[in-house]
Amino acid sequence: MNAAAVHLRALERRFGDRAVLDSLDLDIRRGEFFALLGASGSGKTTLLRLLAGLDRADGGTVLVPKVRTVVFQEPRLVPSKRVLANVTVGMPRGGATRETGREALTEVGLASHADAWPATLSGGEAQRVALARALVREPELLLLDEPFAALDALTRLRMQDLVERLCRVHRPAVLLVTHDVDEAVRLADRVGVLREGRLITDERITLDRPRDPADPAFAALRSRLLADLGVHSLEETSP
Ligand SMILES: Nc1ncnc2c1ncn2[C@@H]1O[C@H](COP(=O)(O)OP(=O)(O)OP(=O)(O)O)[C@@H](O)[C@H]1O
Repeated sequence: MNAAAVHLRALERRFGDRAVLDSLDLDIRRGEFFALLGASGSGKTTLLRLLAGLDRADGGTVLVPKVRTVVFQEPRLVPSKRVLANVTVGMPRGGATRETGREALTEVGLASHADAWPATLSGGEAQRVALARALVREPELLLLDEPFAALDALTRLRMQDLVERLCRVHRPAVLLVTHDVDEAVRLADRVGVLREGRLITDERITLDRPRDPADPAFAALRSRLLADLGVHSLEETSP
């Protein structure tokens, strides 16, 4: 495979008369973290579903790696399986798989919860199990569909740090769908804004890590992205 993990050309997805994705082009390189912003209904989840293989395009080229996993907004654990079995669900049974599953749980800080039932976990813990389940397969493409949106503010920040750290270890290509501009700027190597079926912004983020929302360069990028989303800050709109 060449350096692109995701290669989309002239991608089309229509629902009825409406082209939700309209001649969309996008490449995501191996190991690159791409955050996708866009107003509600702009087609972010539609694009993610196409990359996951959960939906079909109406036209264009879609090239994605075979090993790709998804973390959704809700953890989607199997209630009748213990935590470790949830992490390794669908993988060949045996000691080696259990061992890799335990390693993944250690990475997300939940080694001691291997034998717990999903119902006993907090929302943040359950989402960390979902992350372990996604990473244990060593995906070339990790698809994140607003994975932090249902978490409280503190848990969300911790989870963002965890995802940032683990992505640097595992180096999948990442597509993060989010509404949260600060989250996109904190985490991503590149950020795009989807509007009317196309990427109206596609920008590399060159800020040093860890990124500080109080940094003027962070704030400037935030303002530009908000403007692309149709939101103007008070400073810019006041007379
Ligand atoms: N299966 C479907 N049938 C008909 N219309 C659909 C279908 N899936 C999505 N749509 C429409 O496509 C548009 C884009 O939806 P999508 O869920 O991709 O948006 P989104 O950017 O992820 O929105 P949000 O941020 O609110 O989750 C919406 O207008 C939605 O109603």
